[in-house]
Amino acid sequence: MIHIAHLKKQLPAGPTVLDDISFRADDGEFIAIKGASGSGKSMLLKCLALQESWTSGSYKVDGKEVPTTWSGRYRIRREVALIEEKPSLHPGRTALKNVLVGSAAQASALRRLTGMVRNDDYMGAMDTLEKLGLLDKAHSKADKLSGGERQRVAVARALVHGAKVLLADEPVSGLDPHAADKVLGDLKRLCKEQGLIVIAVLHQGDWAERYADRIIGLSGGKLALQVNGRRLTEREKNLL
Ligand SMILES: Nc1ncnc2c1ncn2[C@@H]1O[C@H](COP(=O)(O)OP(=O)(O)OP(=O)(O)O)[C@@H](O)[C@H]1O
Repeated sequence: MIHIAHLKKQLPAGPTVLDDISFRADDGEFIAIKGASGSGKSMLLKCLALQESWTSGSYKVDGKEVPTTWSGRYRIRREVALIEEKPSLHPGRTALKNVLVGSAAQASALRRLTGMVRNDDYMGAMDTLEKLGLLDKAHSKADKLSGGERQRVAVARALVHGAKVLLADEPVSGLDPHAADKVLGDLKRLCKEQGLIVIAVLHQGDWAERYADRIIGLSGGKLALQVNGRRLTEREKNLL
């Protein structure tokens, strides 16, 4: 479970880009974030992923305030994974190797340098790729994968390295509707089967309405909307 209360982010230059944001996400919940360009969606995900600091407010994971120590934050960074719109995969490595070796935030320096893997890690990675329908792509180089497959490899990589919370920034932008359905369908299924928390920026189209348990709307860095996942009314859409 994650819980943020009165989160505020003020940039050094002065503007406040997140202002008094409070919400909680329970295990197994899929939350969509909507909001116009510049409303603070990406900044919110970066704060949750500890890639940006916040000026004030509280952020708790499983009931405990996020630690300020480096080692405590390292653990949270493994548990709370940010998957970017265009995930950075090593282009010359296979999908399997990308999953196994992990990203800079997830893998040890030795593993990143040597690419060393253990047999049980290999089995775990293949199992996760299978869950994401990517078994036949395990040995394909990352630069030969489609946008949707790359997204799913990034999800597999986060899960193999211990993520319990997946933060996805525009995971389906640029994907055709079929690929987008596959990515969001997989995220939703994993969320329910494994009790993961998924928080995805899904501003375009009706993806949020179709997949989310809850929709959070931002406007000008403030919480403008918080409703259960359903078709938004015209009045609600106008708040964003
Ligand atoms: N490093 C930064 N320096 C200055 N301003 C920033 C920085 N990062 C974000 N901002 C500003 O903070 C605000 C929120 O940015 P953010 O990227 O979170 O918006 P967003 O809702 O994700 O937009 P989009 O949908 O266009 O990606 C914007 O006004 C942006 O210009």
